Amino acid sequence: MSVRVVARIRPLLDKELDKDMIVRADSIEPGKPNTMVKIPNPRNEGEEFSFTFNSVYDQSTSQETLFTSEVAPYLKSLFQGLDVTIFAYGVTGTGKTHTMRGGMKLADRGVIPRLLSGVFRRGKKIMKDTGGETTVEVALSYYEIYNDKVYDLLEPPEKRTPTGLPLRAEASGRTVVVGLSERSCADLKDFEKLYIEANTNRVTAATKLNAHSSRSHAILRVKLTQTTGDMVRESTASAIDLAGSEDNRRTDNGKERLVESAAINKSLFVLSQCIDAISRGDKRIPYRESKMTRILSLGQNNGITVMILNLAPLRSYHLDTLSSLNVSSRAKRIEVREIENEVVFKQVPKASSGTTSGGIQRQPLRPLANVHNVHNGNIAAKAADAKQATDANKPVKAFSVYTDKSKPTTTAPPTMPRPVANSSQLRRSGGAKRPSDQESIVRPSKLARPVAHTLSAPSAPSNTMTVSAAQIEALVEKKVSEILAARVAAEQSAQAPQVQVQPDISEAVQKRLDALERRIDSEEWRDDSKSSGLKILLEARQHKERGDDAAALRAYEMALPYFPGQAKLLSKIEKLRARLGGDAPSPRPHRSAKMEDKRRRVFDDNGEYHDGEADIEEMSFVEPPKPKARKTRAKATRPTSMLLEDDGPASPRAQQLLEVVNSRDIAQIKGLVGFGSKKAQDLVDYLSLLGEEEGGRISSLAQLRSVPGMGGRTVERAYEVAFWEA
Ligand SMILES: Nc1ncnc2c1ncn2[C@@H]1O[C@H](COP(=O)(O)OP(=O)(O)OP(=O)(O)O)[C@@H](O)[C@H]1O
Repeated sequence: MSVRVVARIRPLLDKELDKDMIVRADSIEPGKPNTMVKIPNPRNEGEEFSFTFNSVYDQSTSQETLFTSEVAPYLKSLFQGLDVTIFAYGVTGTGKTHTMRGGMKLADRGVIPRLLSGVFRRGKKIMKDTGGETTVEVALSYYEIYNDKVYDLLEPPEKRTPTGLPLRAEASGRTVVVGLSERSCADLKDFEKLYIEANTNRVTAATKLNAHSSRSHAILRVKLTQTTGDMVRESTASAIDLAGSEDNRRTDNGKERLVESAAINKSLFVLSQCIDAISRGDKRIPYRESKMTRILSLGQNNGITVMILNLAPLRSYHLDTLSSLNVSSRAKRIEVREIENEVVFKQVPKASSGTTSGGIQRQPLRPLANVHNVHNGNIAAKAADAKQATDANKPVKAFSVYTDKSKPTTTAPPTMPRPVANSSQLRRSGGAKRPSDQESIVRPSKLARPVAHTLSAPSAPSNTMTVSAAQIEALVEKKVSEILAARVAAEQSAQAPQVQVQPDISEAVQKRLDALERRIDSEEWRDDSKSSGLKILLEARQHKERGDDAAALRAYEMALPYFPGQAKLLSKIEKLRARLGGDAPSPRPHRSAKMEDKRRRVFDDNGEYHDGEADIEEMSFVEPPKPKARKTRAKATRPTSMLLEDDGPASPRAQQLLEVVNSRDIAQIKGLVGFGSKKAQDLVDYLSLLGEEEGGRISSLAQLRSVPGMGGRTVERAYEVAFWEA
């Protein structure tokens, strides 16, 4: 089924006036529930735009009505093993925190306390109805993403580290926060105490647009564990209060608020790009460009997702409101698989024939959840889907998850039969299911998880699994394609060695995954290291501009390990050292006498050293120009020239490129190599989000490269090809 998108229009606040109201809820036919938001066209007030959602709640809607209509129905699903995600989205000051958290008075309580109240009530009822045979445990984790860093809200702020908590992608496709604390919660009182205290750790501040503005995205995870005998079912409700986008022309934000605002706007911009990409059916979804989108995993996660779009009815929010209406309209197209989490078993005896040594210490890989949103799909995913469809027609197996059909296995027969899907008392009872677009599709088979990992019960001997080589391949391929996107998946599939069926299959899985993780880590490291280097270069530049040559020299030297052997960087260091009358010159890259002449000429002609151009000249001198070889040479020099543009004054070529970019003229931007309509539009949208401090402009190639969705390669191509003759 699709993401459910509902809109809520907040009432006017004390100082707001009736005459400024421009947003209203409407229904398709009189007497029917509201499903439309109407708002005038800002260019022609006589014309009205209509946006349709699953439901629209007007100013008079109480907290109780919203909860009863939009959240309470999914409590049942949560207890049936589905994950439920509810998130509030909207411009600053539109009522997201009011909707999710609410006030202290009973009637004002928002979605989160009501959800917890419902969870405890239902949990108690289940325990009572089963005579205690089923136990229900609730555990909370609560964290915020502030300036793109993750902080645990259940821990005091003093415990925060400057880098925050890291994220990790699990085999299931879910992104988890590493090192997050989890507190078990016995009842509503327990919860309130924890929640109120944790909220004091969240970063909020007064802005011109909201006296208590959230400066971070807050994510509450409620983990529900239902245990009946040795069957355990886990499901999670996530309630997310996103920070609101801000137009800094209206905020009067000071420096600190501006930094927060830039981080908030950037993550929301990435979210809107993800929504666009999913709704277009793109293969590459830019989740990884912000922590918030990685965590939210819109369209990747299974279960039920409800997006609450909060709106202010006022004219002063006109353009912002239109923008959120547009994004939310597209979010309706995102498909989310309504798949229950599987039942797992604790205390499964270890196979006596000893096919493993120790078992695996991670969740088994499961089919990726977001394949349904990747319309031009990947091969591994398709193959796995086809396999699932075939498997679904076969009789349900005993607890062994995978068997290698090609070879008789020595694994002892499992002693614990896995219940047939519909016979489990914890499974869906049929009637409660929401109509699903996927109804006719056979559900993918689910795998059991090793229990030792998921339960806090005394450690049980870990369960071992028998996995065929082909299955290992398919699963690993899918993980790769998810994390590194289709490009890397294809690479991986081409290089993947054939895993032999070995006596200890779980070890093979483990090894493969470890290698994969190392690879991903190193990919991330490369990105991080490059951006760290660029940051240091920027710092150096700032020192230089302030006339602090000694500090500039130190910073350039610090940047050197990130860009080893860069001629321009070495030359800067050398010049600064000479100016400071210090150390011996640093080693220079080998240059011919002719090259030195040319270099001097560049200095002389321009009066002053012109960084990027000088290096391009310099590099082109190494190989005298040949018409045919030009393209190859351009390619070879690209990284150097681009890097050199990151620091120092922009060359005429860079200036020309930036002028086109900052023109905000789609036609001009589309004239750049590698810029289609979409990229041009995204760039213009991004420019409109830039605060006044940045002058609403992109001022360097490094900044252009950091625009979400842009990528270094695009900028390089635009730089190299469009103005080659410049
Ligand atoms: N439905 C509502 N009924 C009454 N008051 C509301 C409602 N929605 C919002 N408000 C009030 O509007 C103001 C702004 O709301 P809130 O702080 O929830 O906005 P927000 O979207 O979370 O903003 P930010 O993104 O800056 O955190 C608050 O004073 C809140 O009490």
